[in-house]
Amino acid sequence: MINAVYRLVAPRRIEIAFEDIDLTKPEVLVRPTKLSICNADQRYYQGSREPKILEQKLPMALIHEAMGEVIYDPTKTFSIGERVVLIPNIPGRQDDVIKENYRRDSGFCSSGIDGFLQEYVQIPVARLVRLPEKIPNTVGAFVELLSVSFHAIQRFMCFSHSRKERIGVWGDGNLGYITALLLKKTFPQSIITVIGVHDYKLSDFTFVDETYLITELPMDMELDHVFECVGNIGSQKALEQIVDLIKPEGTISLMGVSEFPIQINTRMVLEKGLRIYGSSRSGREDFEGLIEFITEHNDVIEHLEKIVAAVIPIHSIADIQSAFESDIAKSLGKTVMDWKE
Ligand SMILES: NC(=O)C1=CN([C@@H]2O[C@H](COP(=O)(O)OP(=O)(O)OC[C@H]3O[C@@H](n4cnc5c(N)ncnc54)[C@H](OP(=O)(O)O)[C@@H]3O)[C@@H](O)[C@H]2O)C=CC1
Ligand SMILES: O=C(CO)[C@H](O)[C@H](O)COP(=O)(O)O
Ligand SMILES: [Zn+2]
Repeated sequence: MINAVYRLVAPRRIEIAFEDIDLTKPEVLVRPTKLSICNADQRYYQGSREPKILEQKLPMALIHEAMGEVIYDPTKTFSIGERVVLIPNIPGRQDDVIKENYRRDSGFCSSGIDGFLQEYVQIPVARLVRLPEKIPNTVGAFVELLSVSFHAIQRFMCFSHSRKERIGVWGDGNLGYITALLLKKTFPQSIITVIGVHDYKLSDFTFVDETYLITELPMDMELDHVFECVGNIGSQKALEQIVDLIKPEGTISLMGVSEFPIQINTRMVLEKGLRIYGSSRSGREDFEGLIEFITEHNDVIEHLEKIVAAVIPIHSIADIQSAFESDIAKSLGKTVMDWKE
């Protein structure tokens, strides 16, 4: 069977390639129907990664946030037409200690191996999770991003001490929004404080207890723990403020990706006995846990629907490029591509 794969061949240039799919493999065929753009895709699309990295990774199909419909399943696990979310992390060897998303022999779709921007995706059955009826397709498209926040919160529960009176989230973008929302639902007794740089973005965080602009943050504010959801060079300024304000023995969850090495005041990290840990990507258990979490917290879905910034019908490569360009121009929210047959 012939498949169409849409690969980024150079910054802002996507080309179609036709490849054979071997239907004798015991894998499921999914037609991605709603795909959502992540900042990581934008860094490849805009060519903001180092030239050496672009040379290694391109040509490559982008997109690791997607849901779709099962077209063919030789394992008979799914019925035809069933709605599923695709897990982009592809583990290698089994390891009972190190999580699948941190293993060096795991692959990740749209970061070294082809992502989901394909007419059909042939994928192992273990890399698919059923989408419950109550989760709409537009939100299903970015379950991967939700599972990343969910994963970071699971790690937070392992690494943090029990005093959680006030938890800070730096970053007023999509990751900050989702992380703050899941934190509020997980720790309803805690004060969740979001710190950002745009009043108009912070005004959308209606479910948290407090929001502050970085310039207006009270210097006597007491934060037990913090999540950094800024990324890029902004991470540095954020971490300077975080290390100054966080209370002794607090934890800092690093989630923002930066193309530059970020400086940090290690003297204060030592003096306060802080624990800093990184969280990246997610694995099957996070997708499953997140879906269960959403089904238990009904109102989460309406808050998530609010950050669907645009749903763009895709019929051609030009439409894909327009979707990426409109995602660059948007202020807040997720851009979802509605892949038409
Ligand atoms: N760990 C992981 O697995 C994942 C990491 N990420 C990464 O997380 C980061 C955030 O993603 P996303 O939310 O989508 O990106 P956004 O760019 O939408 O959000 C970041 C927000 O933080 C604001 N900001 C800038 N400086 C500061 C500061 N000093 N303090 C507080 N806020 C600040 C930005 O404003 P402005 O735009 O004006 O700079 C922007 O509104 C990115 O680097 C992304 O790649 C994303 C997904 C998964
Ligand atoms: O977005 C992400 C997970 O959802 C990660 O930030 C992304 O996978 C990092 O990959 P890369 O090294 O290609 O930037
Ligand atoms: Zn991502």
